[in-house]
Amino acid sequence: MRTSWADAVDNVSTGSSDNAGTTGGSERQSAPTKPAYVPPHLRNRPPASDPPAPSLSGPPSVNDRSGYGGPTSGSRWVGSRSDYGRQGYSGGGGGRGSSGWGGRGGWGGREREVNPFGKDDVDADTEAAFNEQENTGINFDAYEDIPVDTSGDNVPPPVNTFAEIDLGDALNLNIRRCKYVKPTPVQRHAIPIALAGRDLMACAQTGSGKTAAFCFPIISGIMRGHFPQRPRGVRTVFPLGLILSPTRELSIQIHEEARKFSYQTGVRVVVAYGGAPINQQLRELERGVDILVATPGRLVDLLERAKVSLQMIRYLALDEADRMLDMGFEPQIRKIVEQMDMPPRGERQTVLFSATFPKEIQRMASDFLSNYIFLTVGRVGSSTDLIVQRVEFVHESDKRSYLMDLLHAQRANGVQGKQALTLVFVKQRKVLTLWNIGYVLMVFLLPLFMGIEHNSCFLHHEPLLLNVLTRERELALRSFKSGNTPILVATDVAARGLDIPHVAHVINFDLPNDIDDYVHRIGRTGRAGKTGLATAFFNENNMSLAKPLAGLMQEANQEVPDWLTRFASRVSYGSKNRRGGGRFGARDFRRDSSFNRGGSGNDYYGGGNSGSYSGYGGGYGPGVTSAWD
Ligand SMILES: Nc1ncnc2c1ncn2[C@@H]1O[C@H](COP(=O)(O)OP(=O)(O)OP(=O)(O)O)[C@@H](O)[C@H]1O
Repeated sequence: MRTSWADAVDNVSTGSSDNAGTTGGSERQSAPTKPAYVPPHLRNRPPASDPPAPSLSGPPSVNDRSGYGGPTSGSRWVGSRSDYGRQGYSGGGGGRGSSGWGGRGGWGGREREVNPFGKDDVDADTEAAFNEQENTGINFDAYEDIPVDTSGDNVPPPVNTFAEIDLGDALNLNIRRCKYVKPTPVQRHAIPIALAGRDLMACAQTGSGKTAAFCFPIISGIMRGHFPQRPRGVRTVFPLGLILSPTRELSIQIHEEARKFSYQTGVRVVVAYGGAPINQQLRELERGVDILVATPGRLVDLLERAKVSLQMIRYLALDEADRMLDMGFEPQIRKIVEQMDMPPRGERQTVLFSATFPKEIQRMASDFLSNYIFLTVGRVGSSTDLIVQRVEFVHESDKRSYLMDLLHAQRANGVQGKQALTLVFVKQRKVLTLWNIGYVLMVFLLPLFMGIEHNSCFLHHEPLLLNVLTRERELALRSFKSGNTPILVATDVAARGLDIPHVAHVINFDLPNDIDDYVHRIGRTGRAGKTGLATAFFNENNMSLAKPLAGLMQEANQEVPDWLTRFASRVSYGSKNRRGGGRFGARDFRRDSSFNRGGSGNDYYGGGNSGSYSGYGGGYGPGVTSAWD
């Protein structure tokens, strides 16, 4: 069983999930019953024992509703670990059953938590079976050679197994349900760091398990921490954890993953994203929230409407953090993190994750962090083994026919079976111009987009040409994942984070302008130890990418075409790739003296810097590793 965004979409669309209550699943959960009346003088009272022992089956208190807890202390979390070892609720309904201690939201007593594992779930009695089965997608043998680098004070040591980390029984059971037998390298290092309460900036390759690396410590911390009662009487919710991600699709995926990890822990995860009606999301929030997964725009909206307060945020995670701090999102992120009511750095714990971390973004991100640890973890196995990268010189006018040839050859060669999926990246501008539909992801459109007749050899269903709106993105991805439509044409909205199993081939029909975007795009294949192929169409419009692309391929032991090497040597370095310093930010910018001096930081692609990097192919200085090694 593999967890995936697309699975999540399946669940959403079939109503089998409670997915933040946007589906039939939540409708099934409850004919909402009125909470029992509790006299005001009793409302803030903790259950009989304070703090209560982990209640594995008892009915939750009425106070266990977000936003309706006790009076706010106006202060920060308490952070006690006195209930260390708390177990999750195993009764299948009320979560932790530890209601009242902190009144932090979470699962209300009358709501039934839908099993996010569906029919694949097992009960505790069959746990042992998991010992026999592992998530075979990960190439564990490659772990020993993973290059890792950390910097910062007193870095907690890594672990080798989940058993070494006491995450709590309920979370451990969910890890087994996910069939995660061993932590991935980024998990081995990042989880102990986060559990030690440290801030973290983590750079690890695509598909390496970063989602769990930031979710586990947050869930575990909320399971075990003691938090002040949350304010009552207002329709504002007070989450303890906040996970920000750049796209609706990624937020949905993180939410689905987090729901699996938090199943029966009592920790309730809710998602809020733009492009969907806010009312349903508000209803879900009002049912209680411990961890809010959100896109920045929708969160700002919720904050401005005073539907959400960040006053009690204890844990903040930014996924795709470099994207979140890029020009597009930075103002919103600053508003959320610095200008609303979130506790300041040092009082909250902040973790940032991405596969790429340009130095200028690192420097900006350091505003949000306190005495943080910088972690880079190389890829699982060698990149040559996992993603074969090819670059073809294709004139703009030849691209369509070239693509069709490629797809036909692929089919003729039998490379693309039902489960082998191909993701084609195009420029958003082109999509918008052609279809004027104001969204950035298409499916079913390939033949028309490419100027040919509908071709049933790879499109088996009626095209949804007139009906592909933002909300249909979920449908498109579901169809793609199922293999019914094994080719997905997408823009950069699909470049980051999406975990779609069986993507065997990524085609950059239009290359991005930024090498980091290329890294994220091709990272949709070759995930979790699987192999993949990435083909790029390069022409005179992509000259600014010649140097970084050649460098990246060389680093990854790929065959670099001579013509690309020639272009790379001609191009003025770093012209459009404005992100300075370091291969995908694989080096802590604090080590770079030019940054410490307040200098601009030389562009690594632009000829190297004063740090211990050398030029392309020159490798790193001693002790310095890359997330792309
Ligand atoms: N310990 C583990 N054992 C087995 N599989 C795992 C483990 N941790 C994560 N996975 C699986 O690996 C896949 C990739 O994980 P994830 O989506 O978190 O990667 P990522 O590092 O966030 O990638 P990206 O940089 O593209 O966002 C998922 O299918 C996930 O279920």
